Amino acid sequence: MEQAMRRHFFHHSEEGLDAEKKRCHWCQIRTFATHSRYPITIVNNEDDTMIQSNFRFMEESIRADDIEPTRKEFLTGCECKEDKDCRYDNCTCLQDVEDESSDDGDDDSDIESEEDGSFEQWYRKYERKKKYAYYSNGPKVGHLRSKMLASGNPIYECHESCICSPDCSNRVVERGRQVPLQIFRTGNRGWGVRSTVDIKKGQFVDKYMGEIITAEEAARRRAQSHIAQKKDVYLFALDKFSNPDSFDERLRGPPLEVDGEFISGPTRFINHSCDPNLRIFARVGDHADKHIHDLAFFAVRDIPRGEELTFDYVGGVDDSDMDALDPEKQRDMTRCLCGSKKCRGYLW
Ligand SMILES: C[S@@+](CC[C@H](N)C(=O)[O-])C[C@H]1O[C@@H](n2cnc3c(N)ncnc32)[C@H](O)[C@@H]1O
Repeated sequence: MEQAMRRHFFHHSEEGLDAEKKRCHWCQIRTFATHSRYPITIVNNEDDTMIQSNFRFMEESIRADDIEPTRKEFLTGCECKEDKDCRYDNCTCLQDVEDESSDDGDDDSDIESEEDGSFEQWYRKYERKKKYAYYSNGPKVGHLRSKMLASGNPIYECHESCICSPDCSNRVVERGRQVPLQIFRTGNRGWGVRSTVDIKKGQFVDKYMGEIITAEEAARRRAQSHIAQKKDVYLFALDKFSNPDSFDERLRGPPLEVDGEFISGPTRFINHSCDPNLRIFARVGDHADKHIHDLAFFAVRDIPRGEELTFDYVGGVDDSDMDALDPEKQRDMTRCLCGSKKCRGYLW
């Protein structure tokens, strides 16, 4: 690690090392648009292990060649002329929000403060339901509402086809990661991830990135995988909107999957905890792209800088909880080393 780091810092400004620089993880993360403000760093104070050389850091997911982009004529955005209108149910980006009452009494008093004039005030307060996922005022602005955090419901954001401005407050994930992350060597679970700044409950951390592939390709990769741990640990199905009755044929079939094993961002190194501090949400921009929704990590509680970031790989209880009670099955199961008081004992 030391040697590779030296090579990067002392030689990678030289000409003619293109092939070597392409494989260098520090060179890869240096190309991120966010590098100067929210850098990714890699540290290993445990041993000499390096991140595997066939891994490549990417800032965004990439689509496999056989996944067609959505045709332009199907893309639609909202027509809210004023950004503040993108919080209410007349913003078409919010038309599919599941919970009608996301105006949940949390301290978010923009209705009162936005406008004077009695009719306008009455209209805002009683006729329009606030539907979007984030707080819009006060110290929690841009953080996911507590009700949303608990629900796990998908997040619908404004996006590039919308008329609202890039400053619209319904564009949190779209704006990208705004915390510096550090990939560090843990004592017993390989690499892990932490932030070098405090993170607040409800704050967006980053997306899970990887290669977006078809279900058939994912099945082929599972079958061919030789890694000791499950290949599934790197594969996320984009199935939040899968529905056999959907009018969109892309949502009727088996979902696309994201493979982050060899191409991904820093979140691919986040370990599991049975008492996690992050939760993963489906985030949709254009409604025509539901089949290719983002996977966005948000903090479920305040996280002090330096605390390892974790999420629950199996989303709480699953079949392995029952298997863990069976000594026969325990032999084939992977022990969980999260160390939390709520540890269920096994990963799967
Ligand atoms: C997505 S990777 C996370 C990054 C990984 N630690 C690394 O070094 O690349 C998942 C793998 O990390 C390890 N891991 C993650 N959480 C763990 C936990 N709570 N207990 C034991 N191993 C864990 C397991 O080997 C698992 O297959």
